[in-house]
Amino acid sequence: MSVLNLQQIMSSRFRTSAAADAQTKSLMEVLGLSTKAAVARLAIGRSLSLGAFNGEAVDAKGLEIPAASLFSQDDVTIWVGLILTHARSHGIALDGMDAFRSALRQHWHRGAAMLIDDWRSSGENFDQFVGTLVKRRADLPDVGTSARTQKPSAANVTSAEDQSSQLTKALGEIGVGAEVKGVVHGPRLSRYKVALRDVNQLDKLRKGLERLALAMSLRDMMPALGHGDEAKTVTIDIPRAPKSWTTASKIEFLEALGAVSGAGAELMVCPGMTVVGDPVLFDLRTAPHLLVGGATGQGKSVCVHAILSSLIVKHTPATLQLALMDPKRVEFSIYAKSRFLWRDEIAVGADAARETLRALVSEMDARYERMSELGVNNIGDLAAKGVRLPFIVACVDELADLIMQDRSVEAEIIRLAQMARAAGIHLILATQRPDAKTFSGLVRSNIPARIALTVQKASESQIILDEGGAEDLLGRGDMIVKLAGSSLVRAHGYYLTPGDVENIVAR
Ligand SMILES: Nc1ncnc2c1ncn2[C@@H]1O[C@H](COP(=O)(O)OP(=O)(O)OP(=O)(O)O)[C@@H](O)[C@H]1O
Repeated sequence: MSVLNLQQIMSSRFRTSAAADAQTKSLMEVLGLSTKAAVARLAIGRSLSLGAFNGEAVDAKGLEIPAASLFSQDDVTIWVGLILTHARSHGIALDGMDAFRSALRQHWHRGAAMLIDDWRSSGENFDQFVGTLVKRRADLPDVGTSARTQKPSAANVTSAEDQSSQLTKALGEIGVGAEVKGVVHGPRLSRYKVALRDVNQLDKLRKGLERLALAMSLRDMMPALGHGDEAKTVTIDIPRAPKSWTTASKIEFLEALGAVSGAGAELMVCPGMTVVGDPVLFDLRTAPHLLVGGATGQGKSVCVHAILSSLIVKHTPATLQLALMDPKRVEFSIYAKSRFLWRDEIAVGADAARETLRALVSEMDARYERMSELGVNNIGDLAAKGVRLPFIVACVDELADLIMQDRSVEAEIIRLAQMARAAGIHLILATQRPDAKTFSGLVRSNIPARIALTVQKASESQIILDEGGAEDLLGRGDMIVKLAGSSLVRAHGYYLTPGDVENIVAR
């Protein structure tokens, strides 16, 4: 600690954000804590167990507190050590008092928002809240976790599995003048940064990708080309053999969701990680409806459970209800006793699914009526007028089955897809049989967000994504995420076991 010293820290004052200040006050009340410092320590501890900050701007308009109230002489060394270790582990430069104050402010801000989320997720039940904290070890910051020096999803790739030299050689063989400048090994693919000798090499490389795969003996695994972050650089993603893959599980999943908080995070879902291991997060409110398709056994169910779990983690039954429809009668039994179930039951079989879709349309109409009475356009504004309605996320597990059994449901689906968003109702439609007969153009054009797991043919990828690509995925939760207005994102799903989902659903 050459630039920071403990004396300086103990004689400083620390200021939190306006949001954290307000949250600290409510947490004092609901938890019965007598000082803001006690909440602050809990919040900082909660945040320390997570990864890097997400870049959100955090103001310094909240409470100011002297270090002597925040820490004691006995424990200041531990707290400072934990904050410094966290910063070092996540590439945050703490080179002076200003940087230290800012880091502490961000921890307090992030941790307070997360404690509020925890409180809501516990159904505002004190024992359950404390149980959750203890389970997460949030009240005892864990040096082992904070000191992690690589992303949980980073692969441990041996030098034999690093293909930099084969790539350099193969680029030469296909006549592309380029140099491999670096590599990031993600969960399943390695991303090579390649500097081209001149920009004309790009066309040659694009046209030569298949020959590159052949030169590197990649068999049917195609490399993918992307733009680099510097002039004349590109990235080439190359799949590795499955033995060096890493699978991210519930811990990383919860960590990724824990890092997003606040009003904007209400319907944030996190199905997987990018090629380089960063969480893929998107907001179902803006999506606003999602189609998930993939051949049987490729990870569609795991993906849907991760999406529903993302929502449950951030809500209480008062703020979220799940309308689950299971025409095949197999998928949603884990949720049977969940307090989040809309109308306390799963619609099993085609008849019940049709009834549920009709009931959802009626609910939507009733919500529209309420909005019009109060002169507002959406449930957010309705809440501002004191009428708080839960979001309803409606999920059909096998849409193709349902449509084949009863074509008439298409009308309800289209109506909901066109209008339900403002009423706080969102659709997730899953299928293992993406074909043009079951998914009319009208259904597809009203469901803008898509996730494709591995499919058998390019034509199926076309149905889900409106383009090919999903037929080349690697299976086991490998996916392509398409959101309106953004380019496609390759992702690898979090692997939640049935037991993990059961625990989350039992909240
Ligand atoms: N994200 C993942 N990471 C690693 N393995 C996964 C992942 N997702 C799924 N798998 C593997 O794939 C298997 C099948 O997954 P899942 O049950 O979700 O497939 P599915 O496409 O829903 O199949 P079906 O349509 O037959 O129900 C899982 O049991 C697991 O072994």
